[in-house]
Amino acid sequence: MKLQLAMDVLTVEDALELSGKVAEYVDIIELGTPLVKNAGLSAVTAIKEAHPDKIVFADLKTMDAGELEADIAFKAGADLVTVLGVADDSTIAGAIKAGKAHGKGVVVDLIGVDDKAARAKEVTDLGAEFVEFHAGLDEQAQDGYDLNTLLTAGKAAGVAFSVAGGVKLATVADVQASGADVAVVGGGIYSADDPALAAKELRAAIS
Ligand SMILES: O=C([C@H](O)CO)[C@H](O)[C@H](O)COP(=O)(O)O
Repeated sequence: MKLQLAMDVLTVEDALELSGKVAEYVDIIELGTPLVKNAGLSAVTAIKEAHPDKIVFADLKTMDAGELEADIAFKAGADLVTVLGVADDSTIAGAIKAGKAHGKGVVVDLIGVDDKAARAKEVTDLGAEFVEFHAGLDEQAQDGYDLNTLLTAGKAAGVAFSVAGGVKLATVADVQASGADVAVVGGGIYSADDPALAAKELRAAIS
């Protein structure tokens, strides 16, 4: 299982500092949506230049203009971009078309999708690299949030998937046991007292 660092910081400087500490322990470096919105796609270029050996993931959460948004992110250096699963099929197909043109991939984020397993199959058939079973920061803050709901849905979907939703050291082994291809960790790394140690421990907990 791959480990993905989600950088929900706001500046290129902070992203470079964080990724510099953590990169050796992760496979994928994600620029979170707030970072892309705040700093722009030049942040993607800066991270790819700093970490050319890593998969750079731009969490665009595209909802429209799939081909155009994906194209500009791939040109900026992204290896993977996200499109929302609630978007129209044509938006997802457009992003995938751009991905094929650049030799890069599209991840479909299932945040807000009711029947995640069914949509996961549909977008995989469209050509998504993998789907993300995702509970966002706002959903995680609600009473009764349970990561296991995502893990159960991911396991049932029968497609390549990642899991994002407050994954941490205590739960990363459960993510792997669910059959996930990628565990996404944001706050579990960037909010730790020692992000490098947190990432190292997460890496050691999975295979
Ligand atoms: O995608 C995310 C969120 O929508 C804000 O951009 C997070 O990066 C993702 O949820 C992973 O972060 P944690 O939940 O803090 O692990």
